[in-house]
Amino acid sequence: MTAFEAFLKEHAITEVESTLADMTGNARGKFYPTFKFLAEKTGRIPETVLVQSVTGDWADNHYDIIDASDRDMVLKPDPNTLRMVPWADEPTAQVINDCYTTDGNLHPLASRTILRHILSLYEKEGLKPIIAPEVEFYLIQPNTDPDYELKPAVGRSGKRETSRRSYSIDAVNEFNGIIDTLYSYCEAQNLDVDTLIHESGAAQMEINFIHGDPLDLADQVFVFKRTLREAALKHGVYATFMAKPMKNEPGSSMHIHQSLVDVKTGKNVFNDNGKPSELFYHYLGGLQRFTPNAISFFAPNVNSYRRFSPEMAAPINMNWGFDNRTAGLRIPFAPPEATRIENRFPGADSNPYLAIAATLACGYLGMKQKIQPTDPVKNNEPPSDYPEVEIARTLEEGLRLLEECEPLCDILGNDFVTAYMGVKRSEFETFNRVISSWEREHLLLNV
Ligand SMILES: NC(=O)CC[C@H](N)C(=O)O
Repeated sequence: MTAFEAFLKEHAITEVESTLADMTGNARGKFYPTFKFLAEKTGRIPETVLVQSVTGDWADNHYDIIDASDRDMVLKPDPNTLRMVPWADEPTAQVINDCYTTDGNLHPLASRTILRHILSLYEKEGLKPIIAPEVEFYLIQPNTDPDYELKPAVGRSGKRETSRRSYSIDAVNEFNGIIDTLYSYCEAQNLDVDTLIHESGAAQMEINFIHGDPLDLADQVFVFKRTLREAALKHGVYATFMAKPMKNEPGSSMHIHQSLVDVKTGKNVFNDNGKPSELFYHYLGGLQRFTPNAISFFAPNVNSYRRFSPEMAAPINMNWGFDNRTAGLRIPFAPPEATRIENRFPGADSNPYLAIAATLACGYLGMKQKIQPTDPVKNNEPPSDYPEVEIARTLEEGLRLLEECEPLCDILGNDFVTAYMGVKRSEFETFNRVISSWEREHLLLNV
């Protein structure tokens, strides 16, 4: 009996949610009765899914974006990702799939494929990236009217929270029902969540993950997002990872801490006898050079670009610095063996597979091209030759910067980048056709 079958038998599972992330990072897939898994000894279910499972539904249904023939794709469950679904009524399991083409190759458009590919490049160098994501989110009052502004959820006291309660214990306890449910769901799924804090927005919190393998952590963030939404819903509240859900509150990020270890020695190669190594500087140089081109993976929605604001601790330029949160690339205070870089650009709305793949790709290019970073920012003073704003201000601009960057398109896969840009551009075009209340208010009687 495979470990897979043993798990299903042990928990008397009646149903399996067989999932994969689409380009937005949302779960797609199929529900299976358990017998289908038990009958298949190899764990490979010859079930097929449509291309929307990996792209998501692009806004205007441009079938020409991908492949007009809409060929079958084969799901292959990864047994390492087998977990319970703690919010289900019946004993239900979930498993994450790799997606293959019918000729047996990893599907070039699937998010997990992209991350696997970048990790394989490091493997060839004898290196293994270690990452730790920090995910911010808001608890929001349920509201299904899109014309009505979102409002922070109201906690136990019934008082509307005011913002700027960073690290407040009582502010978290306002929602202790949701938090208790969240932790018990995380435990049931073996998610390595670490600390939770209240952030500076009203009903905004952040959860940290214990550092580890990038693919495993991308899977965990993918699972966590569903988990939090379910825990909140159980208590009649919405949870959102939108990058900027409310005008006057800070946005939500997914900062990614990253370092590299030598596979043979297990040592952090960013540390050279207590000082940052040459490789560290090259990796950092790559992040500094290529992050503007990769921004559409860190800010994948039209809304994401509203988050970037220095007053709200979200970076707008490519400074880096030691223990300095005004810089987009921060080197946290840590013992030498834990030397790492925190990329502060990704929003909480990023697809974790793609954001992690993109940040590792930028570092990899820096390493291969031996790129030197600029001098670090000191005391909030950027080097004098620094432009004030250096990242794209809109999704359209971010996509153009991606398209123009040959090394990044090559390393992520040209077919994937073309499909990603097609999907995202179609979203941008749809957004562009929306006439906002701001336009009605400011233009109706004046223009
Ligand atoms: N904890 C923090 O550094 C705040 C980050 C901020 N919320 C952002 O969107 O980037």
